[in-house]
Amino acid sequence: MSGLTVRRTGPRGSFAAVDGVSLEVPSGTTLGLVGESGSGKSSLAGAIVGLVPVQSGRILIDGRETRARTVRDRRRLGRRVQIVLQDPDTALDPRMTAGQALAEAATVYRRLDRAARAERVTELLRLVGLDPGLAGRLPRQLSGGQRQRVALARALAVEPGLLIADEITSALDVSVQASVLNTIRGLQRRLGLSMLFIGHNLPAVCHVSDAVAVMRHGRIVETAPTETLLRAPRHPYTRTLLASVPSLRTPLAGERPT
Ligand SMILES: Nc1ncnc2c1ncn2[C@@H]1O[C@H](COP(=O)(O)OP(=O)(O)OP(=O)(O)O)[C@@H](O)[C@H]1O
Repeated sequence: MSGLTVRRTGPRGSFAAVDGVSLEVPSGTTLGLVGESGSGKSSLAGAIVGLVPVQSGRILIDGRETRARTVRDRRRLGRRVQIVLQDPDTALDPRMTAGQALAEAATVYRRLDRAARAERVTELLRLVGLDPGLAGRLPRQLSGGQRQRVALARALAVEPGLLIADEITSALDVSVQASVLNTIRGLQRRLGLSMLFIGHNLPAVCHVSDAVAVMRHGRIVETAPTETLLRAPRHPYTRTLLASVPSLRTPLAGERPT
């Protein structure tokens, strides 16, 4: 995307929640987007999937400019980009079993006969680390982590060109978070996913990202390969973010590593 601007209206009038942002997710890689609450990450994600109107700028997916003016545009866009949000309950219909939800998503853009559909559901559940035996369960019969994995499988079912993960582990217990992050790493290896991984937890974002962009007040203050960002952050705000995570801090001269 280049020069992307999204305006929001707050108590003090209209402001740029995303202010001229240019970012690139090279095919088959994951770009992390990190920043504190209110920095504009979700507004940016919403703009890419056509849920939030774009004031100016361009969004290209697989080299083609996206349009999300009509319902038909948005439906087409869904083939190219999918988003998974923090709360899986918004994505999952409480009356549909995991298997039904996945079968529905797998057949939105593709015709599959009954046997192929069942096979695809099993494959999708395995892909996200779930036992295919869970296909008959309703969302409320699954744990939070399992629901998030179903939401992930549902997004993957359409084989999107870009997957956006917006704070997908934030609502999960710490141990479940780690396991979902490892599943993401497995998916990257197996599917060659192109992903925008959004979060406020720097270690989690770094764990799954090839490069990381740091967002503040609607602007990107620094973008760098993950290793470079951790080793030699350039922007003072990135340094502040790093310093707030003790295990990521580079020990200063004379200081014992933590
Ligand atoms: N629907 C909305 N209407 C008006 N303003 C909004 C809306 N959603 C977000 N904002 C405002 O836009 C700014 C950016 O919010 P956004 O949710 O994009 O940030 P974020 O980095 O994703 O934060 P969080 O992690 O808390 O979701 C904030 O000032 C927020 O209050």
